[in-house]
Amino acid sequence: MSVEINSLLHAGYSHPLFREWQATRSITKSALMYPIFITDEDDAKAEIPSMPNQFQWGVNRLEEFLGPLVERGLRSVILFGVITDFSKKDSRGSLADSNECPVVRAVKEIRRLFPDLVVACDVCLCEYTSHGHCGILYDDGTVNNAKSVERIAEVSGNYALAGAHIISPSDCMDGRIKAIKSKFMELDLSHRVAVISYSAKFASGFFGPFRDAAGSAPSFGDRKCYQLPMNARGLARRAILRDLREGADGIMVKPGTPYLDVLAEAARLAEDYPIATYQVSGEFATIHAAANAGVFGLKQHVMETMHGFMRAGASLVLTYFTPELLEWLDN
Ligand SMILES: NCc1[nH]cc(CCC(=O)O)c1CC(=O)O
Ligand SMILES: [Zn+2]
Ligand SMILES: [Zn+2]
Repeated sequence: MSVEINSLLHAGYSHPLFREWQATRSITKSALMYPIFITDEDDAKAEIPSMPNQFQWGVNRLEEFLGPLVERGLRSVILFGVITDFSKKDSRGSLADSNECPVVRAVKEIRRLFPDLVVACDVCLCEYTSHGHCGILYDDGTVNNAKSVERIAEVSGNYALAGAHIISPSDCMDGRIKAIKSKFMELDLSHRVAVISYSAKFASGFFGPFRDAAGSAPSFGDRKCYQLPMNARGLARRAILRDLREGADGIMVKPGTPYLDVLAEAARLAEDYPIATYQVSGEFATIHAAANAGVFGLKQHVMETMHGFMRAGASLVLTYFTPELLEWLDN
């Protein structure tokens, strides 16, 4: 018996061009944001053992590093600081926004070198605190939310003054979006600095390689009392709605692939906002390891994850595969 006319799907994707038309959202170069590590050793290009092809870059090497990528169509980066001299870290992360901070110096340098490149700053204290936690702590080791938020807003203001276009707080404290927006009002920056909030950030095992790269692992305990429990779709929804109410300009879900349901939920809850997702260090390292073990081809697999993000509703993807994607998108 022949197939019913209403059952015919194949013709609609029988040509490569027809297949491209099936995408509700295409992957474009504008949708990529490249996370980069800026070290306090100005002339360094230091390997990160757990992250193939990723390096900690000194401020003096940024032209050589980013020039070819900008040439290829890189539109945005997000900066993380690396402090190799642990003796400079203290309980309130004083270094985070001092003029010595590699991120503060890199923002200025990147804005000068590449005026068209959008610069986002991750804001968190864990790269700069002696205890490695993302906020300021009480003596008993629990988080002092009020003090933390005040400090996060202060650091955000200083990154914005240094020239950041986007502030992305990843500390997960309660009420930080409102505090950051208020700080921008006070500094008369609210018209030109956007806040993309790490709203649904889960306490994830996939951050391991990043903590090596940034030297930001907590010296005791874990982040389970501020990052979201991995089973918590409801808390993720509440955090997203909360950040929207507090004035976020965009929402992020992190990690990426294990939380595609949350990403799709974010796209529904915040349908009028840009939605970002972060394909984090552990996802990156896992994909490399599997590709090296012959499980799959790297390009095929990375593209599949990217299409997953786009399908789920992402407008923006933070990924360490950005350099490869810029090349692949040319072919
Ligand atoms: N708060 C710091 C921060 N900002 C981004 C990441 C993870 C990024 C990645 O794994 O690529 C982390 C790690 C953490 O929260 O422990
Ligand atoms: Zn942190
Ligand atoms: Zn962070």
